[in-house]
Amino acid sequence: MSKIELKHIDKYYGKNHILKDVNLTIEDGDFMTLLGPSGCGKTTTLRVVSGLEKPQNGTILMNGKEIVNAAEAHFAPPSERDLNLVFQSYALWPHMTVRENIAFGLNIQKLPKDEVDRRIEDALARMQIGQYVDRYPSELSGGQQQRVAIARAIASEPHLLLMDEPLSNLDAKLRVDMRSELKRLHIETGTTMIYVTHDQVEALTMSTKIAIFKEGVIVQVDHPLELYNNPVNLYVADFIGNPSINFADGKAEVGPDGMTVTSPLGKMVFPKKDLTDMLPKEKSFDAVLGIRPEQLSINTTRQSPSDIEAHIYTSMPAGSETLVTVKVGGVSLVIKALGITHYNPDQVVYLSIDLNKINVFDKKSTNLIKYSV
Ligand SMILES: Nc1ncnc2c1ncn2[C@@H]1O[C@H](COP(=O)(O)OP(=O)(O)OP(=O)(O)O)[C@@H](O)[C@H]1O
Repeated sequence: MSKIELKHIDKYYGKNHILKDVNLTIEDGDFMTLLGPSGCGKTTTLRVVSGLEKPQNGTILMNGKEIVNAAEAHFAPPSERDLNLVFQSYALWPHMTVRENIAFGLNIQKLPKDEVDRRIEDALARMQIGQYVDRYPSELSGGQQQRVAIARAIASEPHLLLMDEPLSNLDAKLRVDMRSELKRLHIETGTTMIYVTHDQVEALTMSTKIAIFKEGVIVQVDHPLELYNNPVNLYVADFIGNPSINFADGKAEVGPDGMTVTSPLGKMVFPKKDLTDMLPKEKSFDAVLGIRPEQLSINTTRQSPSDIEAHIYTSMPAGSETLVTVKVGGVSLVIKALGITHYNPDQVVYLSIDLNKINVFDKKSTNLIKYSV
């Protein structure tokens, strides 16, 4: 069992304020991914949890026990924090074979030989590296070494596993395989995971929860789908999703029954029950529509009076789907259409939008003001 609570963590490197009042609870059994662009403080957070860095402010609890209390200068050494770490750099022992590297920690724990062998075979199979078992790290590629490092960590069956971009050196296919292995491992073992990546697909596909960072601040912590459907602000909306969400500027008017947004896409009415409590006080303000590429559908003939007339800009078939870019007024929209569809440049098409699904943001505060339902 492993529950981690970070409370009011500040970390400075010299004068640079790297982590700014970080509060985060990782429940027992969570697969918590720390996600954000390069330099936003993800690795630093992991290093603070592992004990490799000391924060200047805040406390960290592990299963209710204080392992960090900066005010009292209490920092439990890494060895007393029941966890295992996998870094982007693999830190394998160069003079040991793959098998010896994986066995090393298990032998220190004085586990029976049968148990050591079972765990090594299981880790080798999961990471698909059985054929390299007698090689030395110098005889392996970067991606193979990375998988040995993961195998070594999972063989020790830790309660808490911290991983920093562990799949960064793998090719696209292997990455997908390893994601599914790690997800399966998490489900089977219930190990609490804290996982650092800047790859949003990795985060969305594997995690039970995602914490989105921006410049040392946690902006949103949520389940992956909730983050995708209802990002708390424009930053999260733009960061999550591939292809990116479409934005269109408009003017909002709030009345007793709801909100009307007028934009180049026409007039849209949203019922009061779908509005968040982040509405600005003014009755009329600048708003931004947030429309995911799959929330738009495209037809060559008008299907309903509310359809929006648009012109094809480009159409990019990619096998299972076609990404179509259209122009409406001055707005450019990307649409994800299933299958192969062909359109001619400048062809007139008609768009329909599921108004229940789309988001609306307040342009000034950038906050979400209309939920996707
Ligand atoms: N030892 C250090 N001394 C000084 N500054 C540091 C140190 N380690 C990290 N930083 C700075 O702290 C900030 C956060 O770094 P961190 O490694 O936590 O980011 P990250 O979100 O993990 O980024 P990436 O995805 O690029 O690994 C960066 O601006 C970085 O330059």
